[in-house]
Amino acid sequence: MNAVEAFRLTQRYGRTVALDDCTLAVPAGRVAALVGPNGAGKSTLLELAIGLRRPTAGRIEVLGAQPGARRDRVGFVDQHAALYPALTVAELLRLAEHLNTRWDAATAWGRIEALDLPPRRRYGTLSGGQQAQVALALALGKRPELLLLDEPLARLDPLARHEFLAALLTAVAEHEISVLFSSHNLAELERACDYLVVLRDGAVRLAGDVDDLLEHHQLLTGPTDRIGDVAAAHPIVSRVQAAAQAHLIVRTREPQAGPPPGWQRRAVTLDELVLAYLRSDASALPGPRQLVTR
Ligand SMILES: Nc1ncnc2c1ncn2[C@@H]1O[C@H](COP(=O)(O)OP(=O)(O)OP(=O)(O)O)[C@@H](O)[C@H]1O
Repeated sequence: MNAVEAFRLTQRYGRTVALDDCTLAVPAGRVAALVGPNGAGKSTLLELAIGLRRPTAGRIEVLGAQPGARRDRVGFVDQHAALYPALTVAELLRLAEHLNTRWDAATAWGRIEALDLPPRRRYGTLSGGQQAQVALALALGKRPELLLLDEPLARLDPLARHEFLAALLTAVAEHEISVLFSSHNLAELERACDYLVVLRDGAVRLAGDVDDLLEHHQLLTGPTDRIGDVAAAHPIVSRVQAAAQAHLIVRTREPQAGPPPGWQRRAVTLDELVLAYLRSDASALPGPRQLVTR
């Protein structure tokens, strides 16, 4: 089963097209990163998945059903971790207990205590990072099968980011939770994610298993006047030229494909790969508009 599946999903806000005929499948049991520049459509995709809005066209399914039908099994933390500001942390947890049939008080309170979050403080008076942590505790307390997180790391300091990701990965391993989270922090994603979705201009540019994607791309360095030799062998995703030397990120069919004569190859990092697809003109790439691996 797929955790999230979208087919020809389109979302317009007036004249703005936030998602444009977007098709994707995030398999269950993965920690999937949703990356893309500002305005790429990440929050819109997550809001459609949680059922906060209805798509203009196309469809989206979550855990095999319409968004909303599985709301008790989906935890959501939005970009602003917006919860009732006047309620204390303890009151928020008690409210969640009333609202959720599958509520796991031990998990939620365990996180609040482990992080030393003050139960009697009003939510609105907590720091941004503390609010994000409380929102995650509430989401995990739902015993979700799927967690949808919209830029959960944005307001956390480096130590808190580390803690947040560690807690997330522990919860994923213990309770077999699928995760889809948007983030701009590529270095941390590399540590946490095993599935990647790159969105640009409301469309999926790249999606797949992280190891698989890294295996099927290479960085080639060689003479600018011999780029044609590379182009004959592999689709070029992005190129950076400096005088006589060119650095190309190419997509290869075989994981260990050797470079053309005169070129040197090395593996790409996750951020090089993401940046290459964000820079590339997808329409210039041969094959489908998006690259999707297993
Ligand atoms: N409620 C709304 N009304 C009008 N336009 C909107 C609304 N929400 C989003 N948009 C527009 O839709 C596009 C996609 O926005 P979205 O917030 O989904 O992108 P994002 O990838 O999450 O961006 P960011 O990384 O900045 O959070 C943008 O052009 C944005 O201005």
